[in-house]
Amino acid sequence: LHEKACRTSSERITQVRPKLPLLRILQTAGAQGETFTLKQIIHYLGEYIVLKQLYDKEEQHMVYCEGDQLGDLLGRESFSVRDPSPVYDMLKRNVTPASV
Ligand SMILES: C[C@@H](c1ccc(Cl)cc1)n1cnc(-c2ccccc2)c1-c1c(C(=O)NCCN2CCN(C3CCCCC3)CC2)[nH]c2cc(Cl)ccc12
Repeated sequence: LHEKACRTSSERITQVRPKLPLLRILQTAGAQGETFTLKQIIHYLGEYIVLKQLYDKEEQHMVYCEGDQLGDLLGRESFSVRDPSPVYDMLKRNVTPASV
């Protein structure tokens, strides 16, 4: 997912810098570099969940992350992809704005 879209000076894609524990998770899912758009972070977290098989095969909207770095970051042992709030709360705590 290479989103180095070219922009005029006025438009900027907002990039953020994940803190180290989140960056490690993104790198496990194949992320390169240190700043990302939120869309990229969400993409890599989805890949990470699939890669580590954290979703329930029967109920595929359920993610069981106890004992995983993702669970430590979220402070939860499970969550449903239908309620994104715990994930976005975690992202707010684990990224810093990156002036591009
Ligand atoms: C709407 C979106 C979403 C996006 C953000 C949030 Cl906070 C919740 C929900 N979404 C809907 N289902 C999923 C999902 C479900 C199970 C396993 C992996 C992802 C996702 C998530 C994506 C994603 O980028 N999704 C697009 C393609 N996904 C479809 C689901 N596909 C899987 C479905 C289960 C079987 C394996 C493939 C993977 C590709 N990124 C996420 C990151 C996290 Cl921390 C949590 C969930 C997701």
